[in-house]
Amino acid sequence: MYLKCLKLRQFRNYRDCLVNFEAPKTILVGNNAQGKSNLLEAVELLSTLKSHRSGRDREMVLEDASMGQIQALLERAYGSVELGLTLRSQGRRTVALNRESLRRQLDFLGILNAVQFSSLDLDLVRGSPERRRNWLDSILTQLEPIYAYILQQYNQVLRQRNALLKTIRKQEEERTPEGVISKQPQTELALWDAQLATAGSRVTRRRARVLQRLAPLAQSWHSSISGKTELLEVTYAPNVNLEKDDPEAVQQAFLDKLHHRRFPEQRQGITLVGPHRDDVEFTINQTPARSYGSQGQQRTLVLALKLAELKLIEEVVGEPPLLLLDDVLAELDPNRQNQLLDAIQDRFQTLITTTHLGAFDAQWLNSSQILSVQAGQIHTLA
Ligand SMILES: Nc1ncnc2c1ncn2[C@@H]1O[C@H](COP(=O)(O)OP(=O)(O)OP(=O)(O)O)[C@@H](O)[C@H]1O
Repeated sequence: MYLKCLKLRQFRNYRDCLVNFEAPKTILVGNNAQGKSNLLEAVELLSTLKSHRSGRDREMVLEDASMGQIQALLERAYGSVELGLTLRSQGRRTVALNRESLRRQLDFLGILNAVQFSSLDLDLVRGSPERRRNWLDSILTQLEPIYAYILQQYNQVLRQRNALLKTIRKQEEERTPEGVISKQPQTELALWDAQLATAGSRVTRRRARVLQRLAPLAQSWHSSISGKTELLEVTYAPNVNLEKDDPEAVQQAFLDKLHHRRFPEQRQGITLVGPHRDDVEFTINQTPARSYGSQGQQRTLVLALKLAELKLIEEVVGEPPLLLLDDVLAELDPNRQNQLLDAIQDRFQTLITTTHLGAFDAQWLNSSQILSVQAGQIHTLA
């Protein structure tokens, strides 16, 4: 797929800006806080309807404006598509395809596929489990947009079950020795258990499946970048174990664990069982990368994961996704830069941000469109 142009109106620090992408690689160069990451964020939003930086639409709309817009023209194998996203400082966002407003945001997902690689991703290994869950979820959403809905349903059940557990805890705390306790919350809890198991097993099974496909790809990249000296293993650590990919078996395992954790859950007033407590483990030569991996090894690992994402999305979607490199290239040594260059060639359209061109290999510079970004304005340099 190829992003031909992007138009930003009142989005972040862009008042009105049109960018035509004229080469498979575009380097956006500029000082700090000029709007380079904002532009990549706009593409990320068109891809997943999520930004890894901010949850609030209000913060993404240009200060003092009430509405911001991101529009793009994308070429896919089946034809051109016009994407439009309108953000409001108050009120709901709306999405449009080929200028027609869509009723369901789900239908907007999976049209523009992109893999994002920013310096924040270097935190994927050392960061919290939530970081790794979000990473996994964003891959899944791209591969299978319905996953966004599945996850939303799970989170909704989780919130409601947590509220009920808090009510139960409060009731317990306020109970006098001779007081009679209502059975109703417990009956209600059994209903929520069943819903949590159903929705949770959908999430867990999908996460397991995607990792099963991603892990060998990442392993092979990691081996090649490390000169075959390191063996990477990527393993899913689900909160509810799944022995096989069978919905009923996973739901039963879920219900068994809920039963087992009943008292701590009611004491703490929160749900302790489910994929909101999953993690992903990375080991290098059988040692946890988190605690032992050097900075260099962790960089290799994250680069391998990103390359694996590109490959997997390409395999599943049938077209190469975009690659968004936000300020990470300079952090990779020449060897890793070249590995990346070899891997993407001209097959994956790549948008790269940087504060200086000095860190780039001459080959990169010669084959790229170079744009300068200054206070929300974009000019062509080469
Ligand atoms: N809603 C908004 N309205 C106006 N300006 C905004 C808004 N949100 C962010 N900005 C501005 O955008 C700028 C940040 O841009 P961005 O994050 O793209 O930086 P960058 O060019 O990638 O620089 P760096 O190299 O530091 O990452 C800041 O000046 C910030 O004040």
